[in-house]
Amino acid sequence: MAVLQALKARQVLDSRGRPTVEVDAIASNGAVGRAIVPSGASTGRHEAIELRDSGSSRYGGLGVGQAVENVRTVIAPAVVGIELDDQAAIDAALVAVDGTANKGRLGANALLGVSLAVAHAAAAVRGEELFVHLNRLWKKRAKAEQGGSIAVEPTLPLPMVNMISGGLHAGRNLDIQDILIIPVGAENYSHALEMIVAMYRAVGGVLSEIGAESVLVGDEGGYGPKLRNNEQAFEVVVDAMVACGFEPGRDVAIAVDVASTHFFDPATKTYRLSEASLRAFDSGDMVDMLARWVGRYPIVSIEDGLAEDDWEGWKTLTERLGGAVQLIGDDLFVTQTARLERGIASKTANSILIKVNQVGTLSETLDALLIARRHGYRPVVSARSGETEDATIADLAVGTAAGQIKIGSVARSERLAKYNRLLRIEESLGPNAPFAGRATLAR
Ligand SMILES: C=C(OP(=O)(O)O)C(=O)O
Ligand SMILES: [Mg+2]
Repeated sequence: MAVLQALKARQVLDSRGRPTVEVDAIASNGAVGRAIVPSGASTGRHEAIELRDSGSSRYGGLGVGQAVENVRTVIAPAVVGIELDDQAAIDAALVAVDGTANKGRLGANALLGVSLAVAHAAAAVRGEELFVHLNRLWKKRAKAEQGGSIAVEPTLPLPMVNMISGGLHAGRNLDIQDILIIPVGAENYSHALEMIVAMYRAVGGVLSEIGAESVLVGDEGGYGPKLRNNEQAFEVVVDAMVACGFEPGRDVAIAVDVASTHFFDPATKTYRLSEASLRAFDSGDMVDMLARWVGRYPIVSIEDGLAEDDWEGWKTLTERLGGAVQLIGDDLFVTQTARLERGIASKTANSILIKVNQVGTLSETLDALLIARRHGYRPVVSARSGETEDATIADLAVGTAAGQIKIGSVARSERLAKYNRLLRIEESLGPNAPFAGRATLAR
């Protein structure tokens, strides 16, 4: 097998027009793998540290930022010469050369760019699709599990898709960050995508009927309308289902990313919602509100219903709703095994959002996926609000048979790069391409 011969790093722009890191990994046989690192806006406090540059050029735009410099001068000498197929050895060297618990010395973005570019290069050396290579890495780990209980064959994920945006992604027009749909009735991935496109148009239609249509599109491509309150957003989405001829709950269900860390006030331990009557909710009030929403609307999944360090509140939430609803920890778990293990031990949440740049290497991402699967926590592979044309997460979701993916809406090209990549993967897997479908949500 080829070894890693050289790394190139540069700044390119993300979907918010900010510089991010792109890395090329060059193999000893000349093959090249490339990855671009995404970036969040509603980041969790416990995420690995990103060394983000505002840009080192005259206009504050592109240049050689700290992360790029670190790839060139510190990281490259530590990993060049290692077998490209040995992702674990490369990632261990990355973790070691950084030497900190939160990757703050060299930057999780610098490390991740290298880690993912290496996976791309290894696939290129073999002449394989990336998802096939990632599936080999996944199988190596998952097959060691007792009884072969973990899904190992490449499987297209069920998408969870942003329709209406609020929170930090759309000028705080709503408290909730995302109202999403899951096309649970889809027969296969391309059918799911058709349903999503129909729903996106229909939500736009309902918004214009009620005079709330907005030219503003949130960072992940959801509509960003001014609405009366959070509940009106659910009503708009349910009306759109009906307009499409979908049965709410049976064909299309609702998911929510409350992203509540971002309206939690740690000093008073209260959730500061914008509606005057709801201000200063404690955890119990939040759980009551979420339970009420679940009772009224076809909600099957709630992400970050409570804040990143409100473990007590999360426990109550899980006891109340965990039997019926997928409860995803994003800011809570930040794709880190230590926090996930704490959640598993205390029966907190039942699902984990998987964001590669929250942890900083591919191997640690696979660790989080494996621990989640071992304990019945459903993984949802996710993009960030700052994205690029890089579609690695599409291959990751398929290669690890994760079951679900969250990318954003179908109205922005950095999102479509992933949806379209999944269409090509579906084609390459043939007419009966395995698709996670509704079963991935079964409780
Ligand atoms: C994708 C998300 O947003 P960000 O990338 O801003 O953290 C999220 O909160 O799930
Ligand atoms: Mg989130």
